[in-house]
Amino acid sequence: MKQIKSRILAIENLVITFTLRGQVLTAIRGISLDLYKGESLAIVGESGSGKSVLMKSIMGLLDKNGSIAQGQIIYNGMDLALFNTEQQWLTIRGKEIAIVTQDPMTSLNPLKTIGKQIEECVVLHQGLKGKAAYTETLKLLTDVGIDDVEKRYKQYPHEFSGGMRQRIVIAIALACKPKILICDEPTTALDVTIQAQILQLLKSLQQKYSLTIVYITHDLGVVAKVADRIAVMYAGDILEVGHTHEVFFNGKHPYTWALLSSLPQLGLKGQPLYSIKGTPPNLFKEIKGDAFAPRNPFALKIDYEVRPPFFQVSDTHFARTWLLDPRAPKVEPPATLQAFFEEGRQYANER
Ligand SMILES: Nc1ncnc2c1ncn2[C@@H]1O[C@H](COP(=O)(O)OP(=O)(O)OP(=O)(O)O)[C@@H](O)[C@H]1O
Repeated sequence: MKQIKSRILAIENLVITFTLRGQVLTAIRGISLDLYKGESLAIVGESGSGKSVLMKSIMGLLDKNGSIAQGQIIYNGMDLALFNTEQQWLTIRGKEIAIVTQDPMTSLNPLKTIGKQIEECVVLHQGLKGKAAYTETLKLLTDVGIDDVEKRYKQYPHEFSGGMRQRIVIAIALACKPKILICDEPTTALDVTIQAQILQLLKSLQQKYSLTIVYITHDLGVVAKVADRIAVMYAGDILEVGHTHEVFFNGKHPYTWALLSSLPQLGLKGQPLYSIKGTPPNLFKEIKGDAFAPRNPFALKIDYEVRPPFFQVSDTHFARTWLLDPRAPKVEPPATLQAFFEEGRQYANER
């Protein structure tokens, strides 16, 4: 496992609200999260849990009706939460923190060759010109695994497959030499084989380009092989955070158990896939206690009343559930998960 180094970004008690037809929706409810230099962190959660809003807030891309109501986003000694001009954000966006989204077509200009699109970023962000910019563009294309680069340079986005287009978007992001790369569902639109190739590519580029990567996904299975740490999000809060093996094989929050149980890899043969019952809470209303309590078969009375603090499981593993309070009754994870956890522990011991 990689040694955890210094913090590159620190989110402190962040609250983000949106105003919609005179009503206020709280999308992020007091999140604190550190991002360490050189790591890959996956933020996992159901649709609507606030993953995208959280990432948009660190790039100054919140929708106009949204604002940071409270908290700090510390990067390079600055508090990004205080930024209020586009000029300020332009010093960060792309240059320091870049994003790769699910649909490469929305990030690419259909009317320009892909070579020109990458080269524009090389010129703008690396200050290279002419032959040097062209050579750098070809190098980026090679680095993202595209062959026959001189020919490919002159082609348009529609001449590439979905997976190849995603590689081009990654090349554009890298052309800006960012320190942090946010990958928002980068492989959701791709089939499984291509998905694995793109994740592998990101992993290799991470080393080569000294990147810190944040993966955003609703699918725990996708990030198991590439993330160093996992943060589990639910209804605008982080309920559990830890090293990937800690969350996978020693998860403590019942929501994490539910996410793990719904992984197809864990499905028992001949049985329907587990799905989490109920719906997430209404974010227009104040949430008392643990937001997951109404859907949590293991919820205690206090879960409905008081927001649980982060209980420490190890130096690197924390979970917001009253089940970890020393006074709580002992609750075991679901039986299917216990076997999975045991397998994981054995595997970790053998390594
Ligand atoms: N501009 C907006 N106005 C009002 N509500 C918004 C706005 N943008 C996001 N939200 C709300 O904020 C909450 C979090 O949304 P977000 O897009 O971050 O979820 P997500 O976890 O990224 O989901 P998905 O995986 O579907 O993208 C949702 O309830 C969403 O409806």
